[in-house]
Amino acid sequence: MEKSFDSQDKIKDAKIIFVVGGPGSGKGTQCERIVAKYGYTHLSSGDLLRAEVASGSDRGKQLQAIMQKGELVPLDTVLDMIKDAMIAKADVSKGFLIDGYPREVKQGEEFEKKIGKPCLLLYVDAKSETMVKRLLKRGETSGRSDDNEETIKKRLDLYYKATEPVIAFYESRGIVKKVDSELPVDEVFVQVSQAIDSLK
Ligand SMILES: Nc1ccn([C@@H]2O[C@H](COP(=O)(O)OP(=O)(O)OP(=O)(O)O)[C@@H](O)[C@H]2O)c(=O)n1
Ligand SMILES: Nc1nc2c(ncn2[C@@H]2O[C@H](COP(=O)(O)OP(=O)(O)O)[C@@H](O)[C@H]2O)c(=O)[nH]1
Ligand SMILES: [Mg+2]
Repeated sequence: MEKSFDSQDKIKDAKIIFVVGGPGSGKGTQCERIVAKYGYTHLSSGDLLRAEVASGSDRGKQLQAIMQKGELVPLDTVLDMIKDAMIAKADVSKGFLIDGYPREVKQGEEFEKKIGKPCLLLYVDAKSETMVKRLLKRGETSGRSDDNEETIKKRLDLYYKATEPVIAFYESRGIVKKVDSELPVDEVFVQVSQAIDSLK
């Protein structure tokens, strides 16, 4: 008990950035650039889940079935994974990029209760046709079982239904910065850099 309080303490004051956008909008691509320029720690909730699937564990098998359908895995599962990953990096991290989370308002609320408040929500915006095109292209090489036409459609629907309200929720708090991910990667990153530089 004592120990878990200690480790939680380590991330209490961490700089936290939520990176939110539709599937294939370019979140991972921009996060890679941010890591290179600012040295933040990138935690993709999807990557953490895929690592669990790759481990072949029973839990991984359950996750795989959910992700294959484009549905959301139980909130606590993802949140615990993110929290453990943050604690593991707390001593060396200048800040955390939480990519692909929160997927719904409730996930944001739980994150704040258990971990802390974000100082910025980076909203990576692209048109749905653009996202579909990018995901189909990525699917040619990604090996991701959810990068297929049917699952992409479900992921997009769920994004508009569950995740867009997350953006509105944080708009009201004044911490949303939207970047236009229709532009070439370098130009998107100029906007991303401005958003990060404006943090104190
Ligand atoms: N917080 C999260 C993150 C991911 N997932 C599950 O993991 C899948 C893949 O997530 P992710 O890698 O974040 O996918 P996308 O946002 O669609 O795009 P990406 O690489 O493509 O970021 C989701 O469809 C969902 O089933 C989830 O349930 N909850
Ligand atoms: N043209 C263009 N392609 C991009 C851009 N950002 C990402 N992509 C491509 O779109 C696909 C999805 O990007 P990714 O970063 O994985 O998106 P995520 O699903 O939001 O994490 C990848 O194949 C990228 O190479 C961009 O700004 N412009
Ligand atoms: Mg990604």
